[in-house]
Amino acid sequence: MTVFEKLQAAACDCDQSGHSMMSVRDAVQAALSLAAPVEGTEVLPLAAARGRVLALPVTAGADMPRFDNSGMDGYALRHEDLGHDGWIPVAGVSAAGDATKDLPAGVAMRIYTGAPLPRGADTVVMQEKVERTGDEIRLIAPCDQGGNIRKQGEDRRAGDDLLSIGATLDAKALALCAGAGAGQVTVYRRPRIAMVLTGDEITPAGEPLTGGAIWDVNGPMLDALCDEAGVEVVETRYVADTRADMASALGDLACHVDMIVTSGGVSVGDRDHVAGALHDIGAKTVVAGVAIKPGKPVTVANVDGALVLGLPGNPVSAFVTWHVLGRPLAARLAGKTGAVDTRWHVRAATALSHKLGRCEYRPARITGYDGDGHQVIACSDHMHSADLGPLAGADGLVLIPGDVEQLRQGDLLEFLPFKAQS
Ligand SMILES: Nc1nc2c(c(=O)[nH]1)N[C@H]1C(S)=C(S)[C@@H](COP(=O)(O)OP(=O)(O)OC[C@H]3O[C@@H](n4cnc5c(N)ncnc54)[C@H](O)[C@@H]3O)O[C@H]1N2
Ligand code: MOO
Repeated sequence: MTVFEKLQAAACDCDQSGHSMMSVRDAVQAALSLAAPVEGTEVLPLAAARGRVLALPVTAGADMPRFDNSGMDGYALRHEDLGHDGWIPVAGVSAAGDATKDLPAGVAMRIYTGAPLPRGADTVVMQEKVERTGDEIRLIAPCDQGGNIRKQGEDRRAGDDLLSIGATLDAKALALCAGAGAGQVTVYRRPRIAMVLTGDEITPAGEPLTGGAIWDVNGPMLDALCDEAGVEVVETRYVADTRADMASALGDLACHVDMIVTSGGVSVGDRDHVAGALHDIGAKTVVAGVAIKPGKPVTVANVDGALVLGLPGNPVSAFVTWHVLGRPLAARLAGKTGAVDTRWHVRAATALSHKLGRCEYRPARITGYDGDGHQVIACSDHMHSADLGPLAGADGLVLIPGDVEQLRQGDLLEFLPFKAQS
């Protein structure tokens, strides 16, 4: 059985719950409709630009390579001189960094990898293909005319587009910038995030716990997820479980940041104040309850130009909803144009059961490959969104549509990797 959505779609569209919850796909669309790249750019040297997003394209400043050069250590010569059967005198050296020299008629020039091809030469012979005695060489293996030369501009021409607006400056993008001579780049400023953690029971990890207190898991977890997504947490606030405190924190922070990420208090209990606080400060809420498991009460709103992403308090719910909604929002704010919800098909290592209703995103580990080259994934058969154990060793989330009750070993499923692909 194949249990997957079409991969071109952004997320699961099913909702078997019978409740008034939005489908995941509608929620992603509604959330993204609120987000645009931040205004404001800065010019950074390459060394400081890693992970940033281009706000201006990078074009080749010169031909790449800039001049004809040797691809090997060997001898530069005119191929026709090889026809004269026998020894060719060696005169001069072209080393990397030298200016282009002239090759006198009838001789070969010693040349090193990356060195300018002397004017007049049309071939480089690898040194392994010649015998050298004193200042003469003789060919001992066949050699093609034009061999071992990297032609000027064969990689890219001056003015060619190398990287577009929205490209993330990862190692390969930085290599292109450097190769093109772009010592500095214009990037979007990093989106500014405020973190709001609610729950009177929450205590920083490591501090002594009294009564029903628990350690704060979501703070460190969301800090790391924001960093991975290229957004900057500029402020973290622990807010008491009152509506007034939550409203005051949200209203205040909205003026300073691009997105507020809250943890906890989005559900329906008397101590859950995110929805009420958003109402009190006049926020426009576009997502309030999604047919997703875990993470059903996840909320998205905006107020005074700032996005608000209300994540559920259960850590795995917060983790999953960050990947489904938070990461695409962060990417949009950061100006990224690359895919942030890339998914592919994987096979279930074992049979899995699933409660009909919400579309489930379950942490899963890639264990290997099947005979067709599909990755095989393993995950727990049952999960609770408060249990952190299944996150250990997980590589991504496997997606079980809401209308599927039973999966067999070997069924094809969609897989959303934790590491965004570029
Ligand atoms: N009557 C109903 N109750 C609940 C429903 C529902 O539909 N009806 N939904 C459940 C679902 S699903 C979820 S998910 C949770 C989400 O609740 P909240 O977002 O309001 O979160 P809290 O109640 O504040 O906390 C839930 C749970 O998570 C723990 N928590 C909170 N913050 C942290 C943190 N920073 N680090 C570690 N753990 C944290 C908190 O102590 C609670 O145990 O609501 C269900 N209830
Ligand atoms: O959706 Mo909640 O996240 O089941 O615990």
